[in-house]
Amino acid sequence: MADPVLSVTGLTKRFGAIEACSDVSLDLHAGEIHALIGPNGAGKSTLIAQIAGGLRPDAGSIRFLGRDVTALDTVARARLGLGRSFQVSAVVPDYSVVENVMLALHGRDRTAFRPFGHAFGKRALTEEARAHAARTHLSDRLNVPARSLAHGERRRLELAMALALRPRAFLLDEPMAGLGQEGAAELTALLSDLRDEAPILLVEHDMDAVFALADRISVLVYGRILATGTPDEIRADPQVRAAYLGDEVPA
Ligand SMILES: Nc1ncnc2c1ncn2[C@@H]1O[C@H](COP(=O)(O)OP(=O)(O)OP(=O)(O)O)[C@@H](O)[C@H]1O
Repeated sequence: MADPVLSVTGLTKRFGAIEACSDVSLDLHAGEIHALIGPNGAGKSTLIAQIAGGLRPDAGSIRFLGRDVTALDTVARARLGLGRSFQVSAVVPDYSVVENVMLALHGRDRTAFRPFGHAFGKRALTEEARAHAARTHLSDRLNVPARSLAHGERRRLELAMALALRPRAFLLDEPMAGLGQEGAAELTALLSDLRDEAPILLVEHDMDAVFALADRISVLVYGRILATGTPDEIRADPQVRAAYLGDEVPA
């Protein structure tokens, strides 16, 4: 099998007496969605924050595209293509959909964006922004200010902005949160298509979405990986059922 795009080895993080992340190892391969599930307080956010670079591990290492990135900060990791979406602060409410995506493109290539000049550069950038918006089914909302978007549309705008950075892997922390059934179904279909563009490490509480999307699932309990396997293997694992899933698993 080809080398993983992302691999985490022996990651450990303590907060005082709490070991929120204990010797965690997992990997993410090209073309896959690897879901990370577990009860509240299991350490999922702590793990994602260490992978994204916002939180420094006490022990362990993180490799991305064959390179040890453990010592790099969030910005340096994002530049290498580690894309984190659904950070609410990134969207400017008064900017339209297309302007917000252009803003993300600007972040990727600061020299390319000239808001009030350089018509040619701006046109190219607008075209690219439109393409990312189309990818997330927002073509009919291009000129709508972000503040007027429905919840699910805003989530898709955040995804378009993450796509603008040309990620080589996505870290998604609870993308379904707050979405109704219809919004969650639409986002599920979209994420399913995106895995071929960049593999996805997905933290999600919505078990319908997890079991519909994941190629592999890792279960985190008290900061430790209890099991990693295909949805069928996880569904059938008696330890997982006892510790977490119980009757929550979709048939
Ligand atoms: N900055 C912090 N300072 C102290 N303790 C923390 C900090 N961040 C997390 N913790 C603790 O670490 C443990 C893991 O928390 P974390 O938020 O990573 O879990 P989680 O699986 O993401 O939970 P949830 O599903 O509720 O988001 C918890 O016991 C939490 O209280």
